[in-house]
Amino acid sequence: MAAAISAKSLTKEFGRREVLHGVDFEVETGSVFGVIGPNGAGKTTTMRCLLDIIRPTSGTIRVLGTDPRAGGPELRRRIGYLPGELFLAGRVTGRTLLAHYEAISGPVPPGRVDQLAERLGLDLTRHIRKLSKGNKQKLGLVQAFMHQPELLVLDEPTSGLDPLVQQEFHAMVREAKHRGQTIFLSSHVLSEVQQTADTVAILRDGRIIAVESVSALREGAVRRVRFTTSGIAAHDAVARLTGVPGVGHVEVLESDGTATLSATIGGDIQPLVRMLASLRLTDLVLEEPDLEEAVLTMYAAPQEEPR
Ligand SMILES: Nc1ncnc2c1ncn2[C@@H]1O[C@H](COP(=O)(O)OP(=O)(O)OP(=O)(O)O)[C@@H](O)[C@H]1O
Repeated sequence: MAAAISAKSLTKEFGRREVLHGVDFEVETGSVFGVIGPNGAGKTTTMRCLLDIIRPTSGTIRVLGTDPRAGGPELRRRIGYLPGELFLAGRVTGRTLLAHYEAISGPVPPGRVDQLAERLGLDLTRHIRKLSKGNKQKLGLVQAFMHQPELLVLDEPTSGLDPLVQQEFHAMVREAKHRGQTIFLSSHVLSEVQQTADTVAILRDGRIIAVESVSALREGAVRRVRFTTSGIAAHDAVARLTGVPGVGHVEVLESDGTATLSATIGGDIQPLVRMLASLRLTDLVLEEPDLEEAVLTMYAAPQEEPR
C-alpha cells in the first residue's frame, strides 16, 4: 500500500536560515505516526509544508499520493488539520464556526459534531472569543475529526487539555486508526506519543535523528524513580538499588530515620519493581520517561551523522 505521507530531502529556509535540513520520512497508511522533538525542532514547519501552508525550499512531498502544491481544495478535504496555534477570533459560536468549516472540509455525518463535542466536554453554544485555551483546542479537534478525513495532521493535539480529556482524545485516535484513517501528530512529550503512536520520529534541530517503533523506544526510555523506605539503613538500600539491572545515578536524598533514594532506570522496570516490593515503602514516585534523557541516551550519536 502506498504511504499516506512521504517526505524526501525536505529543506526549508526562512530568509537565510535553514530550519529543516533534509528531512526524510514515510507514514504508512492506517498508522499513527508521532513526531517528537524539543521546541523549535521543526515539527510545525514540517506539518505546514505537508499542508502547503508554506512551501519547502527543496525536497519532495507526497500526501495521500498527491503533491500538496497541486492537490488544492480536493486534497485539503481529505485531511483534518489541527494547527499548533489556533486563531479563533470572532463573535460566532463554536457551532457556527464548525458549520463554516464543514462547507470547506466536506460533509460531516449527522450528529457527529455533537457526539465529538460531548465526548470532549465542549459547549458549542458559547462564543468562541469567550472560550478558554483548552476549550479552543477542543473546538480545533472537533474541526479536524468531524469529517472523518483519510489523514489527520495534529500539531500538539493535547496542549491545554486536562488529563481526562487527553484520555478521550487518545480514544479518538485509536478509533480513527481502527477505521483506517492515518494520523500524523506532534508532541514534545514522549509519554503522550507512546500512548497513541505505532511509530515515532525524533526531530532535533531540523533533522530526523531516529525513526523507531514505540515498543523499541519505550524499552530504551530512562525514567527517574524516587522512594522512601523505613526499617533499612540507607547504605543497604543503596546496595540493593545499585544491584538492579538498568539502574544508574543512585543518590541518597535523606537518611534520617527513613531513607529517601533516587535513581534512573532504563529499560525493563520489572527487576526494580521486584526489589521495591521487598522494602517497606512509605513513598514511591516513578516518573514519566524524560524525552531528552531518553533521546540522548538512545541516540547519543553526534548530530553531524543523522540517520
Ligand atoms: N515564519 C517563520 N519565520 C522565521 N523563522 C521561523 C518561522 N517559522 C518557524 N521558524 C523557525 O523555525 C524553527 C522551527 O520552528 P517550528 O515551529 O517548526 O518548531 P517546532 O518543533 O514546531 O517547535 P514548538 O514545539 O516550539 O512548536 C524555529 O527556530 C523557528 O523560530
